[in-house]
Amino acid sequence: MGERHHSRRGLLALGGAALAGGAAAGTLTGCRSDSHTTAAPADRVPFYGTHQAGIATPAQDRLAFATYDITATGSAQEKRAALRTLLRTWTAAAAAMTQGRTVPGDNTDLNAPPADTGEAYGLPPANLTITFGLGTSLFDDRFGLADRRPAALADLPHLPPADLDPDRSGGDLAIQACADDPLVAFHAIRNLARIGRDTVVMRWSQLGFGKAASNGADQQTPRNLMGFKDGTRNIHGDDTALMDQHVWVGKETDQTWMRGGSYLVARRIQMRIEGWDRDYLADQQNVFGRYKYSGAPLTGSKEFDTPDFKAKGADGQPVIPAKAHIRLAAHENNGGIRILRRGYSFTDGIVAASGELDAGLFFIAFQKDPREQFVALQRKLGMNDALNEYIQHVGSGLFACPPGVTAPGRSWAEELLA
Ligand SMILES: C=CC1=C(C)c2cc3[nH]c(cc4nc(cc5[nH]c(cc1n2)c(C)c5CCC(=O)O)C(CCC(=O)O)=C4C)c(C)c3C=C
Ligand SMILES: [Fe+2]
Repeated sequence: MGERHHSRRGLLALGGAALAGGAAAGTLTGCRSDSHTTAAPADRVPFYGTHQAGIATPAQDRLAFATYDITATGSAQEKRAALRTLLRTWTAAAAAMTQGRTVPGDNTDLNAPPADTGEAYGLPPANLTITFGLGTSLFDDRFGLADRRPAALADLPHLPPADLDPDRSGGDLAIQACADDPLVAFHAIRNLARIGRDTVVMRWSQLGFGKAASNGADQQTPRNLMGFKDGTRNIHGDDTALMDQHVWVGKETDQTWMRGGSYLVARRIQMRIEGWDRDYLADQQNVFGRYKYSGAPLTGSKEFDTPDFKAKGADGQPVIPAKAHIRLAAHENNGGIRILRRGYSFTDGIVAASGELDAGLFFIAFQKDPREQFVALQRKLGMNDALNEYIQHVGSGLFACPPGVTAPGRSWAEELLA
């Protein structure tokens, strides 16, 4: 990792002299070591580990998600070398940013651009996590990686009712940056694009606010834009048994470089919010199979009561309707299929064609095999879910997130590109 980078707070403390180029490197180094005096600060998520952060770690409030296409030219070998160099640089920069440091390579040369774009100077790490993934398109002929493609990284099939926008779908690489400060999250995807400007271009991006699923027992269940608690029966990141069973890729993989990793499915799901807001309460509750205010299943009274899918009402009909979202999605009714949901609400102005709000759920799910998990679930939801009347999938991505980086000097997807 580069020697010359320092804490964002430290940089601010240096004042104009340092920024004007008057400060000696020694002063900068002092700031950097200051930022390491505390062992495990509350606002910092460790970068190094067997799994990438941003999957099992507690969901933060904000998301900046981006995908990138590789523009490098030359032979497959040259392009692979360019990708290797990019990932080395990206990994070092991500490690620094997640710990509240500036992008490595600070410079005080008035005739060159600063290494870090600067909008996060003075801000704390805000629990930033940067999670990296490789798209299906990376395994075409361009890089000579076709035979390293895991079977689980199969292109997602058409899953009605979807109307996918190619400008909001796919990408060779993906970055999920989550933080408790929107500027810190955005700063990450922007600076990675900037660092990689000779090798990649950003393909599309999505900002998210308000996590739309809790993934930990200590988190209060958040609400999605339809006003319902979301994540009540999600996998908890600290439940190692469930994580190993459903989320982390294990020995079963045909590609050892993915062991300890996970597959990220992203779906930009637009909500027909105006129509939803006109729907009456009983119908809204029947769509999900849960009470709106308490979050309890329609067969219970408290949020965490286990839904009783067999219960029938006085009219002989199931209390949780046949087309209710939770009946169709629950693992009890799907041969045990589970996923880790880690999505965010989004809003991006108005849909020009309808004049309605362009808002919804940027659905993100992690799993060990999307063919058997997301695809199987979505096929079923797509056919019968009462929620379909109010939603439309408009963007999509599938990314293989390799295992974590275990030590400084190592990089993302090192085994794949070795
Ligand atoms: C293919 C997987 C899923 C998609 C796509 C999806 C979209 C979606 N979900 C909500 C809101 C809620 N989902 C809830 C539960 C739930 N959803 C899925 C899967 C997908 N959802 C699962 C596996 C589950 C858990 C089911 C269970 O075990 O009971 C809930 C209920 C609360 C909870 O447990 O999280 C809500 C609310 C929206 C709004 C949406 C698309 C816009
Ligand atoms: Fe759901």
